[in-house]
Amino acid sequence: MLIMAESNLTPLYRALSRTSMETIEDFSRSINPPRMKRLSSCNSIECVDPVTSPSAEARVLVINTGGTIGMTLHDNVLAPKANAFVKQMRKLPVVHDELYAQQTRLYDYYGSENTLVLPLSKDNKRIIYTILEYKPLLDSSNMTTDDWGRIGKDIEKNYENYDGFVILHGTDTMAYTASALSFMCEHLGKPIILTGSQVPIYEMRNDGRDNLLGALLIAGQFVIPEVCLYFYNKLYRGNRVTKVDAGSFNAFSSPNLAPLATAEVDITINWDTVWRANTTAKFQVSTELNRNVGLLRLFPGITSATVRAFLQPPMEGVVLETYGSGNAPDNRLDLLEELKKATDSGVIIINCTQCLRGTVSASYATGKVLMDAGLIAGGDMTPEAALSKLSYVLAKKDLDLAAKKKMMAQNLRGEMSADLAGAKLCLSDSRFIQVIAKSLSISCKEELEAIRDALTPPLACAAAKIGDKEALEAIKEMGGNLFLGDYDGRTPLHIAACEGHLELVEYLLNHGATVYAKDRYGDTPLCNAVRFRHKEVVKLLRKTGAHFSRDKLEEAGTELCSLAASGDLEGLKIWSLAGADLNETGYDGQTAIQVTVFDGFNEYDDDDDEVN
Ligand SMILES: NC(=O)C[C@H](N)C(=O)O
Repeated sequence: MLIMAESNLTPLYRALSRTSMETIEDFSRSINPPRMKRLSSCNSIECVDPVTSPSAEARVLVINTGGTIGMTLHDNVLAPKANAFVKQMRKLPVVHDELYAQQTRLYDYYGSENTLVLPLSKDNKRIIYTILEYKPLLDSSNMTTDDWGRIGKDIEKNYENYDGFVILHGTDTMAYTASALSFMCEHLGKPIILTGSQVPIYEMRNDGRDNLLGALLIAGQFVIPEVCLYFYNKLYRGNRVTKVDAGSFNAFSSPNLAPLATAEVDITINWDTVWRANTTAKFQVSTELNRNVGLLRLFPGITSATVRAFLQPPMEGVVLETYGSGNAPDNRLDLLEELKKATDSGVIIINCTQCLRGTVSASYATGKVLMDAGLIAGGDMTPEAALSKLSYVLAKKDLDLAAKKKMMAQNLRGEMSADLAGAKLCLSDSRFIQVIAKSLSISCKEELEAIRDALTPPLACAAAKIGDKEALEAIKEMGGNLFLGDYDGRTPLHIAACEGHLELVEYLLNHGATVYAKDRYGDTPLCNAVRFRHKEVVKLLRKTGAHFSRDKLEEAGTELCSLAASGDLEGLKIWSLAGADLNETGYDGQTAIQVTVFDGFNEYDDDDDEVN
């Protein structure tokens, strides 16, 4: 018997399946939609577990740039080994399920042997990952800004085909690349996770296998729209980390920000900490970077000649690593004069502390003199983040110096802590939560948080259903997240998209909602807006970067043919607006255009419906 999970089906078929599963099985046998090609062409289809059906699959692109994880010994020193990584992965059952790959004809379907599949995850997900290996593979000490640009471009090119991205990278400069990518990736909506190892994956005892596995599981299962770094069971914000240990598996630290996730018995995501683009703008990568930037570390007795030489043209931006909370000698007028001369001539100088933890402030006279010399306080940014931010900001040709300075002082991607004066309402300040907590005899913070997290998603969904923006604002004020899903994984954005509440959809997108959220049926807000034919919502979601998955696009052929057969021009328009291709074939190999034999089809070329 052909086994087909409910979520394999297009919404139309799924609706049918709710009335009769048997009918749908007959139906599915007869339609054999294209998405089923990979499974239906398999000889031993009965062996495929229903929970491993393609609908529970996520796709991750692994970009292998090099690093110790893929190194071997040559002449007694470690260096990257080309064309060996995928072969090694295929031998490790913990990172590749060969049986499933054979049963589902994975290699034929993806047209390459570089696509592998993880064993079934605890949450019944299959993570299918394709490895793109760079030539040459690099020790990360050899990385330059051009390599950051190449990674950025590859992510941009493949953005719509994958749910998440993993970058294999050497640890030595991983914090720099992670920081740079966090700025270069504008309006990011999907996870990008850098990882690597301290011991090559080819060795018996290594940390590469666990690091890769953790990064893949997170990238494939959680919509964390950040550039992150995963190492030694922890997921960090990429622009908050620094390498602190050359000889330990626990090589990275994020001194000023708690991890975004921990992978212990369970993977626990700290959703409150996750940074969101809060935008309706589409993802793009800015690969323009300014190389005339540098790091200068203060030390007792540094000469003004050294400082002067460092600040000479073509230098345009400098991170000055100062003492303690941002201090420098206030009795060294010669030094201060050099700094002032440079800022007066347009060099941007950022004041960052040499301390691992803590922030720059003007609480000492020795700190205030730097402000007076025109330096910009770098808050609690790491020097790696400050340097790559300078490189990114200085390359913005359409901004003048004042705008660039302003941008440097702003928090762009969660790289610096916000001013505490603007902090959100404390959980325990919320009367609503307090009243409920009281009636349940709850008082500790963790229990309050648990109540909030259980109650706010359905409340927010209810508010979204009736288009009540004020209620959503109130939920947000009491510390509730508007991007979490209810028991069915349906987020307020799904509901608002179903109802066609355009203003609410926009509000949600500007307050943390993600267009990539999938409910338990695998549907995104875009699928919902199409189904309920809300054209303006579809346009807005598309503008924000929403797109159908590859599976959905393949399934769409049959749906489009049936719309064409019934002469449903409006239906065809909305599918097309959402990105479906009218040339996609249906179950019988025909396209919607071929099926279409109705008048006025040319009306379809309606300029209003163009999506850019
Ligand atoms: N552990 C490592 O990956 C160190 C190596 N030298 C690199 O950064 O490429």
